[in-house]
Parts: sequence; C-alpha cells; structure tokens
Amino acid sequence: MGVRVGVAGASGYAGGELLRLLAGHPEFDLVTATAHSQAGSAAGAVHPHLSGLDLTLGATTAEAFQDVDLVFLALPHGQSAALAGQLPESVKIVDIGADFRLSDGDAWQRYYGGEHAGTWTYGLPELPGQRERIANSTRVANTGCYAVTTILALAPLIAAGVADPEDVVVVASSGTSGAGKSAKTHLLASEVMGSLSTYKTGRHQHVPEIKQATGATSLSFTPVLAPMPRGILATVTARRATDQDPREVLAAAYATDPFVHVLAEDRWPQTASVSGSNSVHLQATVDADSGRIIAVSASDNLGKGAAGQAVQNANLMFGLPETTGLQIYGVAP
Ligand SMILES: NC(=O)C1=CN([C@@H]2O[C@H](COP(=O)(O)OP(=O)(O)OC[C@H]3O[C@@H](n4cnc5c(N)ncnc54)[C@H](OP(=O)(O)O)[C@@H]3O)[C@@H](O)[C@H]2O)C=CC1
Ligand SMILES: CC(=O)N[C@@H](CCC(=O)OP(=O)(O)O)C(=O)O
Repeated sequence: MGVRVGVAGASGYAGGELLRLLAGHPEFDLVTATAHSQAGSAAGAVHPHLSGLDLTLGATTAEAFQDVDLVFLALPHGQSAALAGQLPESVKIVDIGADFRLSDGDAWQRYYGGEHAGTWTYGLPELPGQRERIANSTRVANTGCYAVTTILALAPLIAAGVADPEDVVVVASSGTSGAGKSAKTHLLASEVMGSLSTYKTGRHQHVPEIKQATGATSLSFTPVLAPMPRGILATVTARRATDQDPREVLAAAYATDPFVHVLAEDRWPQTASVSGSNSVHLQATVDADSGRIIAVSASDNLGKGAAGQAVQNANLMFGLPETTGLQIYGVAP
C-alpha cells in the first residue's frame, strides 16, 4: 500500500487535474475525494475526461480525511483554513488555495479580505533552499498560478542584482480555467471568445505574493484574460541594473531543475508547449530600445500553477523523487 491520499474540492478545475495526476501516480493511492454542491456525483460525471475513474465524490468534512496520510485542498479562499484546522497533525497537507501563502497579514486582508489564517512553508521548490524546507514540512502552501509563472522568471534576476527590484512591470495572460469552474458572466464563451481584456487591473492579489518571493519592492502587475482554456504567458520587464546577460543568469539558476527550462536563444515560450505538463519555459533578453530586461515565462495554470506543483511538493514531503507521476513534456501542438 502506498501513501493514502485525499482531495478536497475534487469537482473543481484544480481538483479535477489532481484526480487525473493521482490516477497515474505510482506511490500515491487516491482513497477519498470530496466536493460541495456536487457531493454524491461520480468523478467521471463531473469530469468527463476522467470517465472510467471508479470514484464517488463525498461531502467535504474533516471526517472524510481521518484515514489518509496526505490531503490536497483545492477549495475557495477561506475554506482551507477551516478544514485544515480540524485535521490531525499526522496528516500532511498541501493547500492549493491562498489561505497560508502570505506572511504579511495586512497584505492578506487588503487583497483577500477576512482574517489571515497563518503562514505555511511556501511551496515553490525551485527557490533557493525551499526544496529542503518543503521536504521537512507537514503543511505546505502552493503558489498562485500567475505568481509562480512570474516568480520563476524574476527571482533569479533580482537575486543576481541584474534586475532593479524597484522597477518591475508584468503583463500576464491566463486561460479561463484559472478563474475556476463556477459560472460567471465574464467567463461566458460570448464574452471571452475572440477577445482579450484586462481584469483586476492595478489590484491583483498575486502582487504581494510575487513581492514576498522575489524581493521586488515596486511591481506593476496587469492580468489579461485570454480566449483559451489553459495556460499562462507572463512578460516581465525590469530596469537593468548590471550588464550581466539575463538569459545566462536564468540558465545558471535552473541548470539542475527538472521542470524549468530556459529555451535556446532563438525560441520564445508559448503556452501550448507546456500544456498538460508541470514544466515552465523561460527566455530573456535585453530590449534593444529601452535597455530594459525582458523575461518571458509560460506555464500551465493547472499544472505548475496548481495541481502539478502540489504533487511535486507532496513528492518532496514523502521523500520521493520530485518528478514522480508528473509530466515534463507538454502536449503541443
Ligand atoms: N484554477 C486555477 O488555475 C488555480 C486555482 N487555484 C486555487 O485553487 C482553489 C480551487 O480553484 P479552482 O479549482 O479553480 O476552483 P473551482 O471553482 O473550479 O472549484 C472549487 C471547488 O471547491 C468546492 N467548493 C465551493 N464552495 C465550497 C465551500 N463553501 N466549501 C467547500 N468546498 C467548496 C467546489 O465544490 P462544488 O463544485 O461541488 O460546489 C469545487 O470542488 C482556489 O483557492 C483557487 O484560487 C490556484 C492556482 C491555480
Ligand atoms: C483567469 C483568472 O481569473 N485567474 C485567477 C487566478 C487565481 C489563482 O491563481 O489562484 P489564487 O486565487 O489561489 O491565487 C485570478 O486572476 O484571480
């Protein structure tokens, strides 16, 4: 018997991707999965691409997770803390939501509202020293999807001194699954197809998370809703503070990381290339006109942005190779 695993929020997009990944994981045995309004439904009825998975979604209660070794929480903001507080210390938890990501309670209240529940180990293994901290933790907070895509491009550039932390601008596009599965008018096909639009302009909740992880002190972040189901493309620009080559800085930072790939010099990241994988593609150059650094990063918001990274973190927490059960290569075209 492998590690006994439960998923809360299994009827959502992130939870559904977790079910898909866990079905192919050689060491994690999915024994229970829960939902809210969809409790009582078969997993394959809620997620047609998982037809054949023999699993009925239960109700999301603490009792549902008493006999597991590991729980993934894929719940709306504010719901994770309530459930996590009722689970035994012996159960390891990876939270895909935002409840435990920020160390600054004021920033939490400003961007998410409500009471700040606390701070768990930040679940981004590629940050210096973080892989070891995750491996020694029983509670891990996964990153936000835009946040991880941006942080992986920006953190090494600031750490190396080549990007000015006081002058960072990010414009990032996301597919609609990033907004979750519940019905919202702005996500109707008629609104999204054939159209691009900014949203949460000038006030996105991932700003404090990106600043916390990178050391950026001034960050302009503009999200764009893109007419595609999956994927994030972040364009990060910053004032260049030294004459180091930003691409070489990124290549050195991720030389041994299995999921972060700095592309050959003539290739630029595209979302399709990482779709269905846990990988992030990066490229960087110096703008010929302004002299600013331009770094571009592509991820799958449900992969490295959510469920894939959650499995990567759980692998580390259980002493497994971090690639176990995860795809390095995307499905494009
Ligand atoms: N989608 C993405 O790309 C990413 C999402 N995240 C985060 O992951 C979490 C889940 O996101 P996502 O899957 O997109 O969201 P969805 O809206 O697709 O799914 C939400 C899940 O939570 C359940 N749920 C809804 N309300 C409650 C409640 N009051 N109590 C308990 N369960 C409830 C839903 O159950 P039911 O459907 O049965 O009502 C569903 O299973 C969020 O915190 C999100 O911010 C993080 C990174 C990326
Ligand atoms: C397209 C879209 O709406 N995306 C979401 C990303 C949510 C996410 O990554 O998760 P957290 O809210 O858990 O940080 C947004 O911009 O709010």
